[in-house]
Amino acid sequence: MDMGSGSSPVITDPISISPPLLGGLTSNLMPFSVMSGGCSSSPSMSASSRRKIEEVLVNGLLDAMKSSSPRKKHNLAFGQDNSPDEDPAYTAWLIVANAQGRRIAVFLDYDGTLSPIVDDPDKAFMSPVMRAAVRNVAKYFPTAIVSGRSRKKVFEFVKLTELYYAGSHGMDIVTSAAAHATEKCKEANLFQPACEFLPMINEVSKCLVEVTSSIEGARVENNKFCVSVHYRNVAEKDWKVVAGLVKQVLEAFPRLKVTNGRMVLEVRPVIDWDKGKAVEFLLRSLGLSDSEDVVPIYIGDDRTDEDAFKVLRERSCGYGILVSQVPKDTEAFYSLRDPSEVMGFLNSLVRWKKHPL
Ligand SMILES: O=P(O)(O)OC[C@H]1O[C@H](O[C@H]2O[C@H](CO)[C@@H](O)[C@H](O)[C@H]2O)[C@H](O)[C@@H](O)[C@@H]1O
Repeated sequence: MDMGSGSSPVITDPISISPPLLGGLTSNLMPFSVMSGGCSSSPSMSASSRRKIEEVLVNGLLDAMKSSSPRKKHNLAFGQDNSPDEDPAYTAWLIVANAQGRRIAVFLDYDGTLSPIVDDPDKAFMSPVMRAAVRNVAKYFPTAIVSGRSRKKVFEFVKLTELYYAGSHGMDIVTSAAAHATEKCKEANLFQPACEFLPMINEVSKCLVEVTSSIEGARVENNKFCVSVHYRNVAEKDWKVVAGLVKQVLEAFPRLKVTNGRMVLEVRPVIDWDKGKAVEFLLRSLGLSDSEDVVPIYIGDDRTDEDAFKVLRERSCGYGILVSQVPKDTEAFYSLRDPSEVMGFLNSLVRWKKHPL
């Protein structure tokens, strides 16, 4: 497979939430002991300095958790080229019309885009009509799923062998449709830039399960090359405790970082790789990188999808489409309100392709 130049991820700044995650957690912030086995860490500064820094850092993570949604206005997807009242069919028509014969490639996030957000991550099922819409889109356009879930798990939800899949926020990519259906993917079709982190991810996942086990509603999901710590079902008064525990566990794993999604803290390797890089990689691998000839569309609802929107914006080719009920700070070009509008958009894309005006 052509991995192209610059496709290898390099270690980068581990800090993705400001202020940075450093230091331990003081006992007044954390009523649980996490000091067991490989999950412990040792202090390296004076107790009072540590306390001050720790308070700020945990609060920083907590702020990020609280501000999961909505974000501040900057590039509002609503009100630029479309309004919240705009018809998904019209957006699809605009894109097909502007494509002027160029090939369209479709990239789809999963949770919150193809399936509604639900309390139980194991029950985020895709409806049969949505599946039919995605299957139909894939008949006319190269189509890929780019998800924070493990590739295996997202395939279990989507169940379509005609798509390409990038799991673990793009850290697990299969570039041969159908090959991902089994775990016997040929190496030639597989790109896993965080491969060396697998043992570390399993270890941190175990630690996170252990330390959060006493917090009602907390849930840890191992997504193979990253780990999600869900707090959707945790009482808000305990969010600070969750933030503190995650921060403390990560002290022992300086090569991992944490980002914040929709009521979820996502722990992942410190490599220069994200959904945007995954989209670029897929475009190259699938022979779709000629921006004169290809119009990529990326649809997603979460912060991690912003990396993909940004790539399309910077390439000045294609369209990011944010799925959101409310105006948000985004790099996307258009917006849709929810998965049902995503489905309307996908169906319209096919309709306009088959029957151009
Ligand atoms: O990139 P995505 O496919 O959007 O994955 C991001 C996270 O999605 C899932 O969590 C989200 O959806 C859950 C089910 O609706 C919801 O309960 C949770 O609050 C959301 O954050 C998935 O479970 C996570 O592992 C992914 O990181």
